[in-house]
Amino acid sequence: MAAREKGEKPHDLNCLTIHELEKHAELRMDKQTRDYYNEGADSGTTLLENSTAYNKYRIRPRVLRDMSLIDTSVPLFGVKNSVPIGVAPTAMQCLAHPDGEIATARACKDAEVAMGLSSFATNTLEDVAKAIGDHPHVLQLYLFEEREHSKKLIQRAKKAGYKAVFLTVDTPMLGRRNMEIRNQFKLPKVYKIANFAEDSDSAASETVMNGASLSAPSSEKTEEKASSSTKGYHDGKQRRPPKGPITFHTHAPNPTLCWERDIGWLKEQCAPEMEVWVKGIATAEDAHLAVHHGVDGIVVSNHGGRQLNGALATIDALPEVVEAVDRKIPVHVDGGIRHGTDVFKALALGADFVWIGRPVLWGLAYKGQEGVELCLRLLSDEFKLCMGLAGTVKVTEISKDYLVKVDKSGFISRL
Ligand SMILES: Cc1cc2nc3c(=O)[nH]c(=O)nc-3n(C[C@H](O)[C@H](O)[C@H](O)COP(=O)(O)O)c2cc1C
Ligand SMILES: CCCCC(=O)C(=O)O
Repeated sequence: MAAREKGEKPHDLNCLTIHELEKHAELRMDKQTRDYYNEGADSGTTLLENSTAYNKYRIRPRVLRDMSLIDTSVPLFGVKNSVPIGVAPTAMQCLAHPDGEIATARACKDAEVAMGLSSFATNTLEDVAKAIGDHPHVLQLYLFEEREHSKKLIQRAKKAGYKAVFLTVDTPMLGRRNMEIRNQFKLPKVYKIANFAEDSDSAASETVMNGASLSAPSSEKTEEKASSSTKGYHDGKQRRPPKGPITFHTHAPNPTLCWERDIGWLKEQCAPEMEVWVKGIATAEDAHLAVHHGVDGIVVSNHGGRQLNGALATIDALPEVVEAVDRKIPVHVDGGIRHGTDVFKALALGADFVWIGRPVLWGLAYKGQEGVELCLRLLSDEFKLCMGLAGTVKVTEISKDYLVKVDKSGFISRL
């Protein structure tokens, strides 16, 4: 596999794995950004286990099947996705690279990979939609207590051609992220939470991450001109921490969200153009409720270990959700996926599709659009290779027959 097939981009010899991508990105991000992107809630148990839990599973490869034509593609929202992998919504991508979500969208279009856009993006949903063109894109939604803001956003997303909203349901309040608190994390004024720029300019308050502990000393709230140090840092050198003032928009996560009142309302707002999915389901009970309330799909997620520390790793929560849903609606999963084999394992355990969060941010920090393309290529190549070596030519062939589980004492069991 050292040589690339004709027409394929050459390897980046400095970066052959997602782990190496993370290392490159670390050198290019300032401390505030690196900590914000990489940390998990509290002591980080769930963050770590999201990745390590994949090691409990081993693959049972089948051989002597013609592997000359492997098709990694899957349908998603009626369109062909080149692999069962999408880019999870992550906030404030301009912190990683000045082009932010636009660079991500272009890379997704190029790779034929779906993109989730965070409500808290630093580019507008319209600009991102233009950059990704016809390829599926979904808007992640925090449903605000002030419904007018959410209504406006939903209308704009419909008009811009978004296929679905992913309502994030694991964030009735923000998880405790201690480095974020210690760094007094703030978005440099040079960037905006673009989808609410109008609303936040008019409302003179700041929303802070992680609660009161972030309220900045009054001297820091003084407006300053954007520092040029936030631009032009893509020269491989570590960027200086951006100076300057910070405004967070005024919408915090919404602790009042509930099944009965909010899902029906959201479905009405989104119909008929956009599907409504829930992102952040981790139990069979909630999976049943999601089906009962008529959502169109589920993302099994613990927000990349950033919300409830001590929650199950998503790959461990996935089987009970898959069983409860019983194929009535699609089940996707995210969290800790860093290898093509992780994608294969998630699919074997019943997921229809996976989403990737931090590795994309690392790609952005490494080389902007090119870095995101590299990230997607590494995972796609690894996934294709895994399919071939495991003896599957179509994604639909991947099943639990291809996995065993290894417990702590080394005991191996079939699934
Ligand atoms: C820096 C960062 C910002 C995030 N922002 C959002 C967000 O705005 N909305 C959301 O629903 N999830 C957000 N997430 C969670 C991701 O959508 C996804 O669930 C998670 O990153 C998957 O785990 P992984 O990073 O291990 O791949 C964020 C994650 C990170 C790391
Ligand atoms: C209010 C949360 C904004 C971004 C987010 O979801 C995250 O940092 O995990």
